[in-house]
Amino acid sequence: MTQLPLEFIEKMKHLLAEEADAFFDAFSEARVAGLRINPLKIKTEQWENISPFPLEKIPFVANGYYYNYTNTEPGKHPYHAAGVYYIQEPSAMFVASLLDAKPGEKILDLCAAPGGKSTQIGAAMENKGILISNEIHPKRAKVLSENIERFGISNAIVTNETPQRLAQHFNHYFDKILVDAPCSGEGMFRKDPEATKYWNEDHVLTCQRLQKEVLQEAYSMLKENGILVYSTCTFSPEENEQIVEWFLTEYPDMELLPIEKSAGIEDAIPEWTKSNITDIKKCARLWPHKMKGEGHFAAKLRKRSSLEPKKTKTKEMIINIRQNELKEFIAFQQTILQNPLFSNLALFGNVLHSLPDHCPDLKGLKILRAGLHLGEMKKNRFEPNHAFALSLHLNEVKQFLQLTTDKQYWLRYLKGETLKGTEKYKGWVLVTIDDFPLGWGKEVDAIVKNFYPKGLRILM
Ligand SMILES: C[S@@+](CC[C@H](N)C(=O)[O-])C[C@H]1O[C@@H](n2cnc3c(N)ncnc32)[C@H](O)[C@@H]1O
Repeated sequence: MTQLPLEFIEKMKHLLAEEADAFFDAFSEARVAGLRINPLKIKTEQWENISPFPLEKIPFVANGYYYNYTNTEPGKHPYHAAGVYYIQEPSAMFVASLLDAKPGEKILDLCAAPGGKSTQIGAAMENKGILISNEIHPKRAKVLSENIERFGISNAIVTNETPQRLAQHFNHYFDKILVDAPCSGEGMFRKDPEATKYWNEDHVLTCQRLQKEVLQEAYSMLKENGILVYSTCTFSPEENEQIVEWFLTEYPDMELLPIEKSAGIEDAIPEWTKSNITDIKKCARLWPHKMKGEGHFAAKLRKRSSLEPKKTKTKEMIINIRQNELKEFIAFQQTILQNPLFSNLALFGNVLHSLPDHCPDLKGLKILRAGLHLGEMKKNRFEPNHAFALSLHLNEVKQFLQLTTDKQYWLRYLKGETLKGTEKYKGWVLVTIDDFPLGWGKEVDAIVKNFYPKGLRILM
């Protein structure tokens, strides 16, 4: 059982009163594990027919399944490398679904790494519209960018910025914003007992200050009538009900929207606000002793429109590219793809991207990924990027090498080894696992050279 900090135990006993025993009992039960399938690559019916693991549907989120982590390791299956699913704690899936992301919207995920919620939002957007996925810490931003790539998302811009700098760039710009705030992480104590070591009451208050700062910036980036979802994975009222209370007081044009609750998800608690705000009930509390998931909190808010509507000052990116600069890419497309697929092509140095429609001007921002990274223009040839492979579907491609899960041969590819060629094609081939793209290979003399990125390869 997780050893909980004494101060935390006392605090929760006081807050939960007669419910406290059930709450603490949940810490001696096993954590729950989940995976969420990627609708850009597979539909639920097909997944339920081919899933390599026994699964149980998560009742409160489309595409989500519980799996048994004691006897299955979905993270090691090649479908994971192919972006067929994302391993994510079930309660966390509930939060992103509240945003109800739609194709064509402009959405910001402000605290996005490692990318659980961004991949969920991106998939729901069906690669249409603009998703800015931001992470303040450079190393975490890199992991976020890799997860966006693995999921085959082509309309995301991954930034590594502070909320303050982002807000200078995107004034009143977004239709929807997710603030999955840095928090004291009490809801993760069962899943990650290490987290208990960093906990103390001062840390809770430090997080509260940080959450206010982040929300202030989010507010300025949200359009009128825009939706903001705020969430944490902690229990403390200071970071949940009281943050929403502060936000509503500070910004009277923000209003709470009701969150539909089922499967043991509960209302938030008005008594835990300073002025007993009944409306707080609209927010959601996910308690590990009441539902099958870890601890979370979520609030959904809308910015009302004003008499003088505010307009964004964010400009669109101007793309200048000459057809003759694309010669090698066009030749590559003709050889490999059934039909040309990409628009809004942009060259940054020798790196070719396909940007989302109406891409905002990104000048001055730290960008890790801008739309779909197609590849590099080298001397007299085009070299496709891994992201390009993962964005494709088998029926869009002319040259491929199909690997299957029934033979362990696929492991050679993920280890970076050469493969036996198709003897049908010359040059670039899309390597797939049971029809899902895994990456690129290059066939020469019946041998396929491996282009699976070095940093992703399995070492033993
Ligand atoms: C709860 S995690 C986000 C999890 C992510 N949304 C997901 O679903 O995978 C909070 C993130 O906020 C970031 N963060 C820390 N300090 C921050 C700050 N001052 N402003 C914005 N984000 C911050 C952390 O690095 C962390 O990645």
